[in-house]
Amino acid sequence: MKQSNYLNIILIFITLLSCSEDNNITILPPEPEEPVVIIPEQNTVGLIEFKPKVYDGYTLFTPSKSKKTYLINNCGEVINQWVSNYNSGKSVFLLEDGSILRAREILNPNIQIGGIGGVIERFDWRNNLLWSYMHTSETFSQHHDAVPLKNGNILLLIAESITKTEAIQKGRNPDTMATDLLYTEKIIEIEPIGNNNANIVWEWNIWDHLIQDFDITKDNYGVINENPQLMDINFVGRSGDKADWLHANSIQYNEELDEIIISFQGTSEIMIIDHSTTTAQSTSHTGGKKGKGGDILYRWGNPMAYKLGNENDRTLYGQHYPHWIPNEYNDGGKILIFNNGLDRPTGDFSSVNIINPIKNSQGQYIITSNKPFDPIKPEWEYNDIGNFFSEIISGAQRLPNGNTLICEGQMGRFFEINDKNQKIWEYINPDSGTGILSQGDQPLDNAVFRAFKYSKDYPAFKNRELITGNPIEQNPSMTNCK
Ligand SMILES: O=[N+]([O-])c1ccc(OS(=O)(=O)O)cc1
Repeated sequence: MKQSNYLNIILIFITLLSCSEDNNITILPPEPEEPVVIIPEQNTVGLIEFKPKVYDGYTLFTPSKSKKTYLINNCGEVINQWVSNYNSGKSVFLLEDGSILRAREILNPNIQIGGIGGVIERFDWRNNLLWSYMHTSETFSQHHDAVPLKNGNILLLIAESITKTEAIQKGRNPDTMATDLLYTEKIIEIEPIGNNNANIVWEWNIWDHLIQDFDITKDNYGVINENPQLMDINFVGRSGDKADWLHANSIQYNEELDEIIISFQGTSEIMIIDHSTTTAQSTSHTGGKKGKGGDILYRWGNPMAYKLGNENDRTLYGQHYPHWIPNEYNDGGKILIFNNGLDRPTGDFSSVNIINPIKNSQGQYIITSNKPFDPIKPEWEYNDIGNFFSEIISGAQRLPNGNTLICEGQMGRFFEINDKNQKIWEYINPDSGTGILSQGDQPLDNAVFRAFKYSKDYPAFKNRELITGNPIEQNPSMTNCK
């Protein structure tokens, strides 16, 4: 051993001795080991993996081809379930009083889009139907999301048909219209009334915020890359000439900012708008706390949509569920996005991304002239190329302990990763289009739009006797999971 190594050892020894004399060393007790959960390797559905440090909570989901909604614990055992007479219309939320707000599917021959809903139902904890509201007609339908607000109101995502004449009047190129219809995307806020009614108390429509450089004779003719606050009606994205041009697939609300974030699959963009406007202001370009009426405050994912940048500047590929991470969590205040990877030029894989939009001291989103909205790239990404891909649906959620729950929707697979991006929990939905699968069956047709984990201290569980039921699948295998 070299002399310098001896010196180092002596130095460390002296430091240790002096520390212990000063009583500066705190010897922490070893963290209690979590029991190892043994799961049969041949499991094909239900609980697949459970390692230490999984976030302790209950996961809510409503399978796409099912009338049921489940709340399960980390062992895959049912804590509660609700049964509707109808298949899922995609979103479901557990409210603080223990009721669920669930969209249900009602097929509408006039509005044909994936993710159709049409009716919102609220069931109490014991599955009594408290309220049901139909929002579908020959010209519109609710779809995908129905988001509960703290004041009891609900935000609904609506597709509404626009005639070819109206679309041409807004400068749409008629050559990119395969049918006589185009759908606009609206958000309405409703105040539930009685057990089957509601007042519409606020409304926003992207139709009021369009621009085009195709037809100079129309009012909204303009320079697209100088007006990123407006949507180019001729940016057809992946829809080509289909009526479902924008295909919005989620809305989420931030109460502190009073802003809504929308995901458009058709154009691979997420957009933020102001919710503090009146409905009249939301149709205009002024008013509201941000002073911009219903214009787009921020957009990200595909700057080609506003003629800035090229395919290399694109970051989103048919994404879902952009939402603000709660302030008190790791990465709080930033935006988490499930980036499906639909049409990704570098191959078929999904990722989960975090971005942190740049704002000035007044809280306005900043854009440098002639540049797309920042950031250029996400600041965080999880992917698992070759093992993780869902073209459609899906979502991800940051959890209070820094873990992330990911729903790979088409596979009906939920998994949790820790802050080192290691998978520590995995579950596969056994409730499929062909019925409840048995342990050992190959999972098929078991898609889930979104999964959401609630903390055990969530008010819905307070003073409630929670009875742990069986796993969902038939012939469940034995595990030591508790
Ligand atoms: O086939 N579906 O059930 C389906 C298709 C598309 C879709 O839209 S998406 O944007 O949520 O993927 C939702 C559901």
